[in-house]
Amino acid sequence: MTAIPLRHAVIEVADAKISFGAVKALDGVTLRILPGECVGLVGHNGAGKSTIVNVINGGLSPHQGTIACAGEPMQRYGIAAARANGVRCVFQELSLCPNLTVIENTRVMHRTLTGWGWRRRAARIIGDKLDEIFPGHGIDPTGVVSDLSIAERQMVEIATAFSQVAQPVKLVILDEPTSSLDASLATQLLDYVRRFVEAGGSVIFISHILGEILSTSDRIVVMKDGKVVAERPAGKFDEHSLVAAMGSVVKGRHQEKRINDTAGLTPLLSQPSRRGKGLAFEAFAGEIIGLAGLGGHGQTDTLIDLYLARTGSWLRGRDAEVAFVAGDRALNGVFPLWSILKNLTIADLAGLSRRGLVSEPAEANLGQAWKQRIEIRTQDLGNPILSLSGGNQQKVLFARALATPAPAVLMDDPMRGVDIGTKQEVYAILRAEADKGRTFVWYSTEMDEICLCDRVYVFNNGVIVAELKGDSVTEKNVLAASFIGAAA
Ligand SMILES: Nc1ncnc2c1ncn2[C@@H]1O[C@H](COP(=O)(O)OP(=O)(O)OP(=O)(O)O)[C@@H](O)[C@H]1O
Repeated sequence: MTAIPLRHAVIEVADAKISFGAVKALDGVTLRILPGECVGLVGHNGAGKSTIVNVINGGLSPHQGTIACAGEPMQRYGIAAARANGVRCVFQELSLCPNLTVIENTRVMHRTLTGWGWRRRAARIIGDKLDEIFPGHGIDPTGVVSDLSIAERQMVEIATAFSQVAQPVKLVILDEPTSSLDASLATQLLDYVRRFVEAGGSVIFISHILGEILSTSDRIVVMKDGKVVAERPAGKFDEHSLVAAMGSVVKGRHQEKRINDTAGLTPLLSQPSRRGKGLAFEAFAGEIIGLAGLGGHGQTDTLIDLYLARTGSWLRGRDAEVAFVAGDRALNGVFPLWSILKNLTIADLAGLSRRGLVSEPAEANLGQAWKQRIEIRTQDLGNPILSLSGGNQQKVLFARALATPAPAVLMDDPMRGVDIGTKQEVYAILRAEADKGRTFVWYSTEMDEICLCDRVYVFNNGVIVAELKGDSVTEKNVLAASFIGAAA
């Protein structure tokens, strides 16, 4: 009888516990990652996914528990030990230095890239990896990172993590890697993940998009309130059982769309066709308008133009304003030194003021109401915003916009990192608010969300190439218009 060789786990964390004050972020988590497997990690916002990832990445030391790499117990484990053992991480909050070029950022990640000709070597390493993962990406490695779109930055970060310089890359942790990528870039990444895993590499894949978790993972681990509550081969889960294991309920996706008769009405927001080409943009009261198409084709620019066209409208009173939910949370969304409450209420100080002073009780009431309405997971709204998990920070940005009386809300891919239970709550809030007459203009990289909209403008190369209404808002029609430039 031939002995079956024992496969050591690339990394094994046993019974890890971490608390932040009264919050048990990890409450005895055991996770074992084998070579050649992609492990999907799912759970509600604040379940502890980023915390266990930070333990594996060496950024956080568990207060209790053990870590072993390739079967060897690690006495002292930190960032250097994790890298030496081939662990790489792509963080939810992108970590590139914005003032440096792509090449220089590659050098920051790979310290051994030194000596004569390091720029040339770095350019080749990052360029080759970008070509391998995202063929046709169009990113210039000599460009400065701050000039890249959020999707391009995410692509660079991913390519850097998979690129190999000194030590072999054994385990790559991808925390919400597709959150800023459109459908075609996400497919390229997921295909690459499968190729990497089939070649013997390991991946921990965190996502709130359950379809991609189910299609890409070999095994799925479900976390809830700092614990692992379910763990099975991916084939033994479907979307319903996965959501149930996370502690939520799948609600019907179908929402009544409204086809408004807008003939003779004045649009609330409008914009002529861009650069004199394509269709003009119009949004009427009570509509949910989707902006679709491949990422970076003019959707965010349109939102910004619509926003700027209304600035100064406070002169006409609060009810004329527009609210904006920023897409790049870290760059344009949170005030990092402020509390959760101040971040939530900043957009409606006029509504909370009595005789020129902000009323603290009114501010606290507003905060409590939204905390409950979209389940912001914190013990105290006075805590710093950065003490919240990524998805919970995103909920605060949502609440900030919805808590204003602005008749129009512009949303730049606002559901990044938000868990499925909350998304469903937010979809219902959007529909209820639209029924009351509010207008939403919603850029989303998720097709399911585009399909919830009443009317959709599809973008291609910076201009609107198609308008879809009501039942013609389908994935097939949106894709056809995105790629061919004309609605099916
Ligand atoms: N630095 C910190 N200070 C205080 N609390 C923290 C800190 N980091 C995380 N927490 C808390 O630990 C818990 C777990 O957070 P974690 O970021 O691991 O969740 P997550 O599952 O990654 O959520 P998400 O899906 O929103 O990213 C949350 O309740 C969070 O508020």
